[in-house]
Amino acid sequence: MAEHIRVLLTEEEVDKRIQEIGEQISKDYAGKQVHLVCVLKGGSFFMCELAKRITVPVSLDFMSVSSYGSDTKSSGVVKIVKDLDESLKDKDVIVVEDIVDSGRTLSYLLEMLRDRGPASLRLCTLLDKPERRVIDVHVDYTGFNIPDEFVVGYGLDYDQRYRNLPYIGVVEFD
Ligand SMILES: O=P(O)(O)OC[C@H]1O[C@H](OP(=O)(O)OP(=O)(O)O)[C@H](O)[C@@H]1O
Ligand SMILES: Nc1nc2[nH]cnc2c(=O)[nH]1
Repeated sequence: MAEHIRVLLTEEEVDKRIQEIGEQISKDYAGKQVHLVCVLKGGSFFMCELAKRITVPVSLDFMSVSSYGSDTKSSGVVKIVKDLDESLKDKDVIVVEDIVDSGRTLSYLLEMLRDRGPASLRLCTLLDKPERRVIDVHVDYTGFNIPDEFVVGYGLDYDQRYRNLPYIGVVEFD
């Protein structure tokens, strides 16, 4: 089956919104250093663009998680595939994600990271699908609320492809 991508958010719209979030974070963390935690792989494109637009001192770390077990979608338990290199103790941490969908991954992850003693812990996501929420997650910075469609681009994949698209699109089959 042939597939094509329908553009949902253009590169210009995404860039503009990331600039706005960068400015907001810079204001909110004035006089502090922010420690960005990127959740791989999807969050990496967004985090790089966001970090460039933050004007207070920034440090970065990366982690990779995957859902446990065979019924990955329902367990809500995540396994750490690659842990952070640095401690979060007393740091002002912002977890950077590409998308919050059911909320399972982030609710579990945030609870786990909170136990590591950060001075503060916030969540920043490029995309949010509020209609899909199963577990409540407080999102501090949201790029866009989007409808319940499977999106790709800006780090988001379909079978590991399309992460490199500089815009957000929906995969459609002809
Ligand atoms: O709210 P949820 O329903 O838990 O879904 C959100 C999670 O799904 C995506 O990751 P994915 O497992 O696709 O990994 P990837 O970033 O490596 O592609 C996304 O980056 C979140 O971590
Ligand atoms: N690529 C992709 N991954 C997701 N994970 C949760 N929702 C989505 C989505 O819409 N697209």
